[in-house]
Amino acid sequence: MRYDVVIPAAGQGKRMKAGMNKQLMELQNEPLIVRTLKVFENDEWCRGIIVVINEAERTQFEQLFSRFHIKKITAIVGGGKERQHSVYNGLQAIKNSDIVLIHDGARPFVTIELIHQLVNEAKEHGAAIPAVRVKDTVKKVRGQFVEETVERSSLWAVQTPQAFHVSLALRAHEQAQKDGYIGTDDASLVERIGGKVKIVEGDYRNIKLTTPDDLLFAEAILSGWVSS
Ligand SMILES: Nc1ccn([C@@H]2O[C@H](COP(=O)(O)OP(=O)(O)OP(=O)(O)O)[C@@H](O)[C@H]2O)c(=O)n1
Ligand SMILES: C[C@](O)(CO)[C@H](O)COP(=O)(O)O
Repeated sequence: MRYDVVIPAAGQGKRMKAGMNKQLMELQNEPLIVRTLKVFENDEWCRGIIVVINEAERTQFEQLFSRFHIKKITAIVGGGKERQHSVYNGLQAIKNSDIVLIHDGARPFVTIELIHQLVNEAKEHGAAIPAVRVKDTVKKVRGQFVEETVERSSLWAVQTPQAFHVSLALRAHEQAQKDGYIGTDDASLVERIGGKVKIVEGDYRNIKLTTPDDLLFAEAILSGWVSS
């Protein structure tokens, strides 16, 4: 089963407070974006990688891809203001593929096993996303007071990669673009045009490196201190 992957990496990483694009930071001597790309580089199902970057950082990214011998990259595309705009630009570069995965450049710990489950489910259902059960109690808050306690048994925290039939992902993004709608993930765009999205059990280690404390957890994973 073959797929293409779009990897948005054009964010600023403001919450990481590193003074640079967090994806260029090194984790145990390897840049974060390279770790993410290598998972797909080493997956025989992956046909091509489309990376979305900030044009101002193009040279830095291109040098890394060449230094670390990432060979499956088929396009390096300029990003947009929001993640969703960057993904939209990346989707335009797909050619002759049935299935597309959309994966955050800042999630280096995704496994090939999870990717293959998602591809299989997307093939069958049109869309499939990884998610883990929410462990904390979640409350809806207005101002500084609780409005309600949300029923936890139906709550899942969603990750990437999110897998889609290419035509469905394109249709969902086109419609959102037309409506001026911004969602926080790609599946939400499919949901709003009536598409069914299959949930696949994700992995608590498949974190997005967002804030400085995530770097500690990343170090623990890389040091083998966090088992599945
Ligand atoms: N305009 C944007 C914004 C985000 N992303 C990418 O989308 C992924 C998930 O976004 P997030 O973790 O929020 O990254 P940033 O937007 O960089 O973080 P922040 O909001 O802290 O600035 C990242 O790989 C990021 O580079 C992107 O390609 N284009
Ligand atoms: C797409 C995502 O990673 C799913 O959890 C997440 O919604 C991205 O959110 P961000 O605010 O752009 O980091």
